[in-house]
Amino acid sequence: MAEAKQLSGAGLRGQVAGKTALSTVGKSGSGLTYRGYDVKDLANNCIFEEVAYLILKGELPTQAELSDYQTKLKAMRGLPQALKEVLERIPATAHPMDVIRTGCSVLGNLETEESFDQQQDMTDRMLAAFPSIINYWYRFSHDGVRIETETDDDTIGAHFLHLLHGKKPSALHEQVMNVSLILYAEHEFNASTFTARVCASTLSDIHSCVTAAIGSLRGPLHGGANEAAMELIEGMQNPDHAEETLLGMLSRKEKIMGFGHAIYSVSDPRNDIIKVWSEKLAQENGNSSLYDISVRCEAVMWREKKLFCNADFFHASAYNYMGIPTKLFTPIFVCSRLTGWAAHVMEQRADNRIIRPSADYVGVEPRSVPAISAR
Ligand SMILES: CC(=O)SCCNC(=O)CCNC(=O)[C@H](O)C(C)(C)COP(=O)(O)OP(=O)(O)OC[C@H]1O[C@@H](n2cnc3c(N)ncnc32)[C@H](O)[C@@H]1OP(=O)(O)O
Ligand SMILES: O=C([O-])CC(=O)C(=O)O
Repeated sequence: MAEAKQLSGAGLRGQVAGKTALSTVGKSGSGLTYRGYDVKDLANNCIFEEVAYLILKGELPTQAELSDYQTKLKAMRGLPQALKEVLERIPATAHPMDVIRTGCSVLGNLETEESFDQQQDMTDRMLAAFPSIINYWYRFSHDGVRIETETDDDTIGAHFLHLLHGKKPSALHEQVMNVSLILYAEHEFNASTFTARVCASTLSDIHSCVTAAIGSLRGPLHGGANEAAMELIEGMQNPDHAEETLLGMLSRKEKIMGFGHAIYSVSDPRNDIIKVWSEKLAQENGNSSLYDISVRCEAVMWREKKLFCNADFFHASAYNYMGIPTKLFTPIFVCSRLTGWAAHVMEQRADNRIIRPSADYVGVEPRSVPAISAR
């Protein structure tokens, strides 16, 4: 079994900042559990809605509970006219993470959380509406069409692809989306979740917590890494060129997106899972180039730096094989991580004290204000 990573230094690394019953990350250097279940077990046996239910409510649903939950979510996919009008005004050049951040915020204006009793319904509404928001904007701004956002797809993953491509996805693509959404759903006190909890600790509303978290996820050191990884590998012509490119980047001490992790020491358990699906998609596509390039990157990074692929790296090729535009990669992460964020908001609210750490002051000694003429 791998050794847990030695955690110390800047970035609050290794500091316990609160309690959670939602997940464990890298307890023995590698594993990931949601409410006690291994993520591999969940990815092999569940659809995303089952896992969302588990994370949000504490237990896996029965068949009847799952069916009711899916029915509820399906009924909440429509967007208010005022939100559609806002989305139509956002240019095609906008980053979709900014679009989903604004979409979430506008939804919070139109369907405001008036009381914490509404937190579950508000979360379900966001789970149902986020794929509609991002794809409504994307299809309007890029293709000039006003799409109908209410599909009859049973899963959020299929709904997302249906809106994007204008047709129901294949069974394989729906399955990969389920796996992907499960893998991204929850990850303890990562940067975006911690952002959500800090916001929740002021007793703010759930849309503010999620809007803040989206802003944190956007950066390339966090969720934005799946897009950055795609931009890297699409510039590589073949595995040998990939190796040459990476060696050059490493010699210039550049960061390689999609590698390394703040908590895991030897591997990210989500990587093995999405990698298998990326390979299946490559076979289905009859073109394994991106997959082969990704495999070489993985080998070079381990050989040279003992750096391993995190959850984001093989997501890049998997999403690309499903025809998903690169700039929609991180918004899909949002559609999934929303479950973790919301569950953490609920957990914070249930046992709250405002999060307010201290700082070591390193500024100038106290001094008096000189007259403006004397400065
Ligand atoms: C879903 C997710 O959010 S997963 C993370 C997604 N982010 C990325 O893929 C971005 C690339 N990776 C990174 O920037 C980092 O590995 C992070 C942000 C994920 C973790 O950061 P840290 O905890 O500070 O990394 P860690 O302490 O393990 O770094 C050890 C050394 O390896 C280097 N290193 C870590 N990751 C990388 C990388 N991807 N490429 C090159 N060097 C790296 C660090 O620069 C550091 O070197 P130094 O000691 O000379 O400064
Ligand atoms: O835990 C982290 O620091 C980042 C991460 O992998 C995630 O949020 O999924």
